[in-house]
Amino acid sequence: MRASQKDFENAMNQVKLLKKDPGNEVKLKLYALFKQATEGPCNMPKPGVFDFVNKAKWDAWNALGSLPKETARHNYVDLVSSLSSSLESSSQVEPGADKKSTGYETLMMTLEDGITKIVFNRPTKKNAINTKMYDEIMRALKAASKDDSSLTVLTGNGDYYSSGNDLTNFTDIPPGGVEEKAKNSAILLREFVDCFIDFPKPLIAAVNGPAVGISVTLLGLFDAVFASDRATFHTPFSHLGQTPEGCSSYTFPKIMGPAKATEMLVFGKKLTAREACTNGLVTEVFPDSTFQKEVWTRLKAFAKLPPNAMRISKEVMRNSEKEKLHAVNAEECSVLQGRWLSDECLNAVSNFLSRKARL
Ligand SMILES: CCCCC/C=C/CC(=O)SCCNC(=O)CCNC(=O)[C@H](O)C(C)(C)COP(=O)(O)OP(=O)(O)OC[C@H]1O[C@@H](n2cnc3c(N)ncnc32)[C@H](O)[C@@H]1OP(=O)(O)O
Repeated sequence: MRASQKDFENAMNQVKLLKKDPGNEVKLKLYALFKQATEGPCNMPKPGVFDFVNKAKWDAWNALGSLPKETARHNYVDLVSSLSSSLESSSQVEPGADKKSTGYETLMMTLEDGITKIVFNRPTKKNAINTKMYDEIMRALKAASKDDSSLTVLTGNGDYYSSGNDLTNFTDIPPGGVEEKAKNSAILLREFVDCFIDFPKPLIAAVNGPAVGISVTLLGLFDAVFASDRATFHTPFSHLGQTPEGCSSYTFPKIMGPAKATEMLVFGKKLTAREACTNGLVTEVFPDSTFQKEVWTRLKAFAKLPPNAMRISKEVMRNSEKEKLHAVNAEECSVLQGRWLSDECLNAVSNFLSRKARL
């Protein structure tokens, strides 16, 4: 499936919020893709040669020929998404932002009102985490740990929070073959999860939509998790021939008890936001229609609390667990390194890639 109608509507809203003019060439491209996506191929009469503006628009639209509406919609969403990161869309930003970071391909990052916000920004891929995104999240967290903010928030752009590990990560095989790939992936995963274990400030997830795989397991390392009632929480590890990561083999039984943790991590039970809240994984659930407003009101109030007191309180709570969490992370990565070479895992990934299986 290509970009959904919701992705398209989000993209239309984002365009209105672009703070910098993307230039005529890009605007024409956006116009043409929009018309093609909503009306199909251009069948309007060609404007006269002196009607420069309308002729340029007509030319751009007409140049798309018989491009299917769906493809145009998808390309429109992709184009807006790339503009949002390079031209700093304000759609994810509350008024009065005092600092925005560019230089991320897969994320948007802003600092305002004492809050650093890191937004997963691959909406057409349901915010699946590719290798670039793992690297960028680590870089963003390191920057956030040192900036002026008192808390850090992770959220997703579009209809998903994140669909977890990008399964195409498994297709980029180095010269050393699949064994080397599995080894490198285990090293990357360990370093990635370590960043969450060691993050020094309050870390909050605003789960705006469905969450899958590693985007769910990591929540056990967050200090608060706010969820839209549209969000779901799914860890289909056995279905994928894989095993838990993100320290969830330790945090989930602790948070929700071993029976519920087994339902999720071993049998792949998908939880609604309310079930996740009842089981202690989610702090509070909000109606989707008021999610952003209510969550940001709450976060802004938290950000006014004395930052050092919050940081030290987190440190006191986390310190007694840190050594254990690092050991669990190392063990989970080592087990996964083996699983990634198993037929169970390779078949599951190849089924996804050949579109035989979606969750
Ligand atoms: C360094 C390595 C570390 C490894 C750490 C391990 C982590 C474990 C995990 O995270 S396990 C979880 C892995 N995730 C999944 O199995 C989810 C796979 N995705 C799906 O099943 C579906 O895409 C969906 C249910 C999330 C959404 O379904 P829907 O029908 O609404 O949308 P599409 O399937 O059409 O998706 C739109 C496009 O996005 C691509 N995509 C979505 N998720 C992923 C993904 N996880 N990996 C790769 N690509 C993904 C999908 O292929 C579509 O792309 P296209 O438009 O180009 O076809």
